[in-house]
Amino acid sequence: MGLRKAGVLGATGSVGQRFIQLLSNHPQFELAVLGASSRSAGKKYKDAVDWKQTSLMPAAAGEIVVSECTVEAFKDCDVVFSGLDADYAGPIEKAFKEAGLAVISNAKNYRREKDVPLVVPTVNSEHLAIIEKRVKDAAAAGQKRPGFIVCISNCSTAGLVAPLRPLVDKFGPIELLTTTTMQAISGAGFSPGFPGIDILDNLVPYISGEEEKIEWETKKILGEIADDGNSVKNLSDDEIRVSAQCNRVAVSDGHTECVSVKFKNGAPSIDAIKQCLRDYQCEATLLNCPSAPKHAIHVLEEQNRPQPRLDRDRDNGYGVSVGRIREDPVLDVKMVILSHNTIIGAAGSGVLIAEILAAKNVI
Ligand SMILES: NC(=O)C1=CN([C@@H]2O[C@H](COP(=O)(O)OP(=O)(O)OC[C@H]3O[C@@H](n4cnc5c(N)ncnc54)[C@H](OP(=O)(O)O)[C@@H]3O)[C@@H](O)[C@H]2O)C=CC1
Ligand SMILES: N[C@@H](CC(=O)OP(=O)(O)O)C(=O)O
Repeated sequence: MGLRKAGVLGATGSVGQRFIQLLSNHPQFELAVLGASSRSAGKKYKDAVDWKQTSLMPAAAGEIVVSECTVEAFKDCDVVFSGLDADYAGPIEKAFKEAGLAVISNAKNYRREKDVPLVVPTVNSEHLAIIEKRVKDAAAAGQKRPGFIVCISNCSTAGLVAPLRPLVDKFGPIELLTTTTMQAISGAGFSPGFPGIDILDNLVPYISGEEEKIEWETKKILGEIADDGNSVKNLSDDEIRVSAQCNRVAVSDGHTECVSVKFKNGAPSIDAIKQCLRDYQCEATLLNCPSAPKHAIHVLEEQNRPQPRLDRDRDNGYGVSVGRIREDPVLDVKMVILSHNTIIGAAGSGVLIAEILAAKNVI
């Protein structure tokens, strides 16, 4: 198959700019359509966007004229990535799905729908089987491929679940979990963007809705596909209790989390935990997806790591760093996790999900 046509909704934003960066010169996808608000539509991308990435804007993308976020503009896309402001994503993504388009979304609007997979591609790509089944069922009935939405998780949740998954697989359920996050300002988006005056020489101990999202989404991502194959069965509150406290800090990219966990079946040794994380290989790596990290998890031994500026780009931002793994005198084990919030926490996850779907001939 030649290059698949990719569209990006919300192309001018924090997540949208990452999509442009990751999809330019991609071996499987070509940037075909870029959409944003009517403030941007009709302008060349380079004139509409306030580019804030540390690499130069890809020249070809800069020449694309931004479209309105309509089905008509995106109808020829094989896959549509959404970095839309959640205030507007709901009806737009629904219309795209109903028109038969494949939508991979960063917005929160459909994450809680039972038949919408909520996927961190290095963690629970098996949940994409819900979409695979729907596509196969339609083909068997002689129908064209149905539209669908796959959601990417909240960015802090993505970093958190990355090491949890292999730990649960090897040592059994985690029953208690606390996380305290220190989140980068790029997570607050670019329109209007987090005010410098509020974050310089400061820390803000509140991010609207974030704690609830981490506490809920973790249970869906670590859940299993229901017996009917059409939905996800979340872990119950009795199976795992999650407590999150979220802070905004003066970091450009990269969310750091201080995490403590208690295992239901007793504490594994620290060495066994490190080995388990080092051995973990995600499906995307095994499928040789072009953006898959060589190591989905990097175990760091230095006392003072991970640090956002030094460690966020491991495996091009698709790898999650875990350091300071040690005994916790209250729960069992504590650690510090660092993940790139707009790569594995957002646009990169979208691209990797699309690569997995391409490997499985869904798109
Ligand atoms: N930043 C992050 O780390 C993460 C963000 N997310 C989620 O991803 C989504 C995008 O976030 P982020 O990139 O930070 O946000 P930004 O505020 O940076 O970007 C929002 C985008 O939405 C577009 N937009 C705004 N209003 C409309 C409208 N009425 N119709 C069409 N397009 C519109 C904007 O276009 P214009 O420039 O023309 O106004 C812009 O492209 C959100 O849902 C967010 O919650 C998820 C995980 C991590
Ligand atoms: N709330 C996250 C980014 C984000 O927008 O997440 P969500 O898509 O879950 O609202 C942050 O501030 O860093």
